[in-house]
Amino acid sequence: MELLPPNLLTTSTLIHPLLLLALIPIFLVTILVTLTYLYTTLRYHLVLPHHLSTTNDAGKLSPQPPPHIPYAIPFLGSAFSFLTPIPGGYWKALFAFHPRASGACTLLLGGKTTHVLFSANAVTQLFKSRGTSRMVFNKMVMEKGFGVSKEELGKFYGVDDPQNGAEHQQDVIWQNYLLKTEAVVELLGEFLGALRHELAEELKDGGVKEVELYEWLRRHMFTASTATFFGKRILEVYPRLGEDFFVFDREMLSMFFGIPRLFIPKAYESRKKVLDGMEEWHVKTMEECKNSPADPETVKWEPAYGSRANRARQRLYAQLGLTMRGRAAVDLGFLFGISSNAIPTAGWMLMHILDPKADTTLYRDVMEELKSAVNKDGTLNIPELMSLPLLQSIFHEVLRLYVDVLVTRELFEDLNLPIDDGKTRIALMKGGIVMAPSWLGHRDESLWVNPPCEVFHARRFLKVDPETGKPIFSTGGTAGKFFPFGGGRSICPGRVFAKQEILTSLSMVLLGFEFEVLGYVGESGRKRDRFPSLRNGYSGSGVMVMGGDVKVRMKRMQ
Ligand code: HEM
Repeated sequence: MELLPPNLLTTSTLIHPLLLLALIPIFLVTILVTLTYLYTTLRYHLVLPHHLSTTNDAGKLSPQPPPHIPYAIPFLGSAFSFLTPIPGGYWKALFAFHPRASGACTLLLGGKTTHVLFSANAVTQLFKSRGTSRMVFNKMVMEKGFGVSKEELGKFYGVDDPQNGAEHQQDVIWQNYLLKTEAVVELLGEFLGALRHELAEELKDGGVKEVELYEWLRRHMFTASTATFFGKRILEVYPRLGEDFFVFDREMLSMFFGIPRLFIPKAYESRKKVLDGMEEWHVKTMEECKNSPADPETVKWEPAYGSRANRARQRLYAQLGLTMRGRAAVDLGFLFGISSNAIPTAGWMLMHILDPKADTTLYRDVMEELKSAVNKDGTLNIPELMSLPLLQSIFHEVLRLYVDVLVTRELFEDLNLPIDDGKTRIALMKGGIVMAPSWLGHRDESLWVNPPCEVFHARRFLKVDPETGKPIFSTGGTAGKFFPFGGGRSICPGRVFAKQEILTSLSMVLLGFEFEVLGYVGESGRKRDRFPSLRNGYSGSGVMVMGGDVKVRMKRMQ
């Protein structure tokens, strides 16, 4: 007996196989995802007990690769969840189920197997190891982040000779012109001159003005540090560099993590704009100096190409045959190194020192310290300034709380690293990628207590000297858990200059001007009640930036 009229019967028998056909891929994907999840979960639970073993025999266990965190999507692995824009969001989700006592884990991130270390012992040993390199990471950031083309990258890394390749020559440049004591003194002298010139223009008629504090400081520090390293010419040829750079700076990581242009066209546009401007600077300035920037060995600083470090780099680019576009892209990387961390660090310090809702004795104590580092002729006593305990404590607390770096290394030999209790060890194979995320050590609840790790505490790094009873600055007991500048052979070559640049900028601003805090503003410029929080951004952004600012009324110090 027919239950349906014949016309409906025909339609339903037609729809049925089509629907089935459409469901097949969904069904297959579901099976694949489920099987992948089941397999990776089983694998994880089979190896985890080994890494958590605390028996006396644990030391005799052979080292094993870290437990591989389960995932459901083949190839992509944990990439989607890792790319959360909430600061610290991925780590919070990870440690909701994965025990920290394991000291390490492995993630699949977009086809790349990456070992993540969070044991202080393991991180310390990684930094000591000679068998690691940052080159793979550097290549990736140059190409994806700063827009160096594959061809130019080939020229830069083409010579695969550790003694003569560009990577080695670059290290020599850092050593000679950025790190040596006389280089730091020279660069700081230039920087202070440039910043003094900038600040002398501010309120010279003795008036009062209202500004957003970080935005104001950022503009002045950027101009002074860019002129110091790159010379003044770049800011004449490309006066909007500062504004355009910070738009790019905000977007850099989304390009580095490979998000396609289709989804973030503005990010790629912002990079193109900066590269166009920097290329124009190179074209004009090279023509003016007839392709021969002043010799870095003989000339200290000059307006066209600035510091010895930059001129030595320009010579290297010419020797490698980089095009003007290629030079602009590699220089964008250097500009990023100079500007993206030091300026927000100084910004956070200034904002916390002036914060009227926090420790009200802080501003008074900082000013007292700063005045003790001023010479009779009004100049700053730099060695004295660098050793002020409270100022150093604030500097380190800002680095602890706001630095979010993924210190990444490629292994060119097998490595066995100890986990915290020293009994168990992890085995990492040659060719693997290892990452030490600063967030995990810098916000380790067991180390940073009273007040808890997420709270800014200006005096966290102060101890009382048992002999004198006076406060002294100390980072004791933080090895492997506090590494804002990275570590080992590839540690930040700008770290000595950075500290001096930040502390002197802060001193000049605080000793030169009086500030009255009017309130906090959000990113849109609207008033808000709370101190600016972290702006959303991907993990690994360096010094994280504030999502908002502090509105102040300022006048020259009487
Ligand atoms: C608070 C300020 C700064 C912080 C927190 C910081 C942090 C870092 C970190 C974490 C690295 C990677 C190190 C590693 O992989 O072990 C790095 C690399 C680098 N930094 Fe800094 N940095 C700062 C300021 C500066 C300044 C002011 C300069 C230049 C004057 C600079 C120049 C560089 C360069 C050129 C590299 C790359 C080195 C290479 O690839 O060999 N940094 N920085």
